[in-house]
Amino acid sequence: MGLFVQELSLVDFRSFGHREMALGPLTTVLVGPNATGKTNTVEALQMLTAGSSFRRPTPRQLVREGAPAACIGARLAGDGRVVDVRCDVTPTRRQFSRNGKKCQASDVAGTLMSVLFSPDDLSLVKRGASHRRDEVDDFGRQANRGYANVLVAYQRAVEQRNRLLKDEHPDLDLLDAWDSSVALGGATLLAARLRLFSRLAQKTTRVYEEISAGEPLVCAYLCTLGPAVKGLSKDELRDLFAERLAAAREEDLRREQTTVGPHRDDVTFLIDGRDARAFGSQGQQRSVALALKMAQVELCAEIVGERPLLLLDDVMSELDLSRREAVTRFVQRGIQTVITTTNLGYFSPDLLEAAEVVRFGE
Ligand SMILES: Nc1ncnc2c1ncn2[C@@H]1O[C@H](COP(=O)(O)OP(=O)(O)OP(=O)(O)O)[C@@H](O)[C@H]1O
Repeated sequence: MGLFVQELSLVDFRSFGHREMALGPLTTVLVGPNATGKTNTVEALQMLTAGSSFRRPTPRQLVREGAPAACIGARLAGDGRVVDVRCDVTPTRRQFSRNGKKCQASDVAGTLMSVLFSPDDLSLVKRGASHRRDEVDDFGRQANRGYANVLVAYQRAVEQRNRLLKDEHPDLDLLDAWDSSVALGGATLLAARLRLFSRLAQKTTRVYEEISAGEPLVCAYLCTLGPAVKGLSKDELRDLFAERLAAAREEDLRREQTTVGPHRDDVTFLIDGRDARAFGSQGQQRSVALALKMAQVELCAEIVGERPLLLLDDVMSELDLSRREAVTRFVQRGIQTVITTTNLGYFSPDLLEAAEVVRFGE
């Protein structure tokens, strides 16, 4: 079954003084009133598995008010292995370690992959393009260390090019050099992202059809380099990107930013041929978000050969009965899942019987 989180320890993290908890290998339900630390716990689990938090906090925000530092740690166990992951946080920095050895967040990411689904994600379809790009990239970062490096290298190249575009009299030779770097980094990122997206899209379509009793969904990647990118090799992508950068140079100089490239791409969802963002009902949009998350869980198992940790933060109360049932069926396929809720009434007796229930605010 692969690794799972066996124990979690939180010291001066967010609202916690000191809390330790054991998690079940399958479902753990964290139940308690509002503001009792359930989401904080999910955040700690995400940090210790994905190496980052969905709230994108500063280190200071993670340390309990009035405390000098925080420490979170988890014991991951399974298949005869034990891995201790820990993160020490001061108001100015985070330091990860694995089995007692200091390491980077990117070394921690993917030791045990995690997929988080929170109420914010329910509007993934409706929100701006950056949220959908981040969704694919955050997954890629955990799935493959190389993906994280490629993403950072490209982002840096774009930043440098943008800085130069803001100069009063930009050095055009230097701009040529940055164009080459951006084209190369962008082509590498785009090739990796398109590969990942295509697998994710196929699964999302299938899961969506299951949830929605057969409604056809198409997930498409909208590339600012044009629709011709599909099937191109990395070298061809680089050449195409270089051409587009040259063509966009006047415009980029005027707008003082790089207007084409994977940092501007988007993803679209078509239900029965119509854009879910503009035409989908709220229920359809939520089902797409749910399908996208479930697809990530399935894809983790394929890519790394292990099931991920699924974190469901208060989503049950936001879903209607049929979607709750779809989540429950999915969770019961043997995935370690941590679900937060204020109300155990959202769960079937079957699920609760097999689950570890951890109470908050008592
Ligand atoms: N650095 C910090 N120091 C002290 N308290 C903090 C810190 N960061 C967050 N908190 C507190 O943690 C509490 C929120 O906890 P959390 O978001 O985990 O609640 P929750 O149990 O998920 O609630 P809900 O059911 O409403 O989602 C808030 O009261 C917030 O003020």
